[in-house]
Amino acid sequence: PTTKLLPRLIRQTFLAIEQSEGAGARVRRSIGTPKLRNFSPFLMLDHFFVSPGAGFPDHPHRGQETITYLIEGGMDHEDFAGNRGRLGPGDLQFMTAGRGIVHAEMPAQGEGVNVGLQLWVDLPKRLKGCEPRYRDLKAEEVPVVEVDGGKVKVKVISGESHGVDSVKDLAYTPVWLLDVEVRPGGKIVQPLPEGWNAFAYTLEGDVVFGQEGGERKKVEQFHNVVFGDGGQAVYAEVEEGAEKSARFVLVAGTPLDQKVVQYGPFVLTSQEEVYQAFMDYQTHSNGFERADGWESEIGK
Ligand SMILES: Nc1ccc(F)c(C(=O)c2c[nH]c3ncc(Cl)cc23)c1F
Ligand SMILES: [Fe+3]
Repeated sequence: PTTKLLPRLIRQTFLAIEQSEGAGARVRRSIGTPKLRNFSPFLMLDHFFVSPGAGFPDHPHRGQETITYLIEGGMDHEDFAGNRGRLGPGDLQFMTAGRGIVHAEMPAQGEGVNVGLQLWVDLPKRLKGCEPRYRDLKAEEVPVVEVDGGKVKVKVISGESHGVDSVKDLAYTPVWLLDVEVRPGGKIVQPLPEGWNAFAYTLEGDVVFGQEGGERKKVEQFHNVVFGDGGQAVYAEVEEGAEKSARFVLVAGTPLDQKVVQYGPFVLTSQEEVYQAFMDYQTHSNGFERADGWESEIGK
């Protein structure tokens, strides 16, 4: 039984504070701030809130993968290769920037706020020059598993939970991504690959992390919970008397044994390569050729 699994202990928790990003967008950044920098393979986690008229107009990427998970509303994307798409609630886009992408990410028309998560994952050095590619995952493609008599629901976006496997490998860098909803009184013991770096980010409600009889901590909304690398499973529950359910994403990834040298959306392993990325972007070369004269429709 999973209760025999050693718990992954909490290394640190902190509140993600709202800040400006892009054009009038607001993000709660919980990875990629001074509080949590080298947490390989994770480079950035933004919980974004984009009102109509705001967004992320034309900008480049090189050397990383971005995983965008739409929670509320809708976001359009359009890149310099003519790829376009729309993410609705529960949809995901896995974008491998590789050698270079220039795109815009803007709210789909509508009047409400558009909410989601964007996670940046580092690419292994040998893949940083790869051709860009997209993997879309529609909400209805994400398997859901119920645990603890239905008090817990896990959307298995990537990885495996209670015997349910995600549908396909979506990123080059192995990453598990679970969206967990827990009703009051619900408990879950979620094994994670040993030795992988892992964190949880609380979207709604209060979650108690930790095994009964061991170290436990109640974490409120908009907090990042960073787990240590010992242990085999994350223990989480919502108190019986809690007024409302809680929701958090649980993420784990293989640490990459390589340097991270980052300048905004250019993520490489040496200063020279970052300068090169900047020059390539300015001169439309080495993967940025199609940026020459390109402007998005949606980012205007
Ligand atoms: N300034 C700057 C520089 C480079 C970027 F890539 C971006 C950017 O596009 C985003 C940063 N957080 C995000 N959360 C969600 C979405 Cl959909 C996009 C972003 C940006 F804003
Ligand atoms: Fe982007």
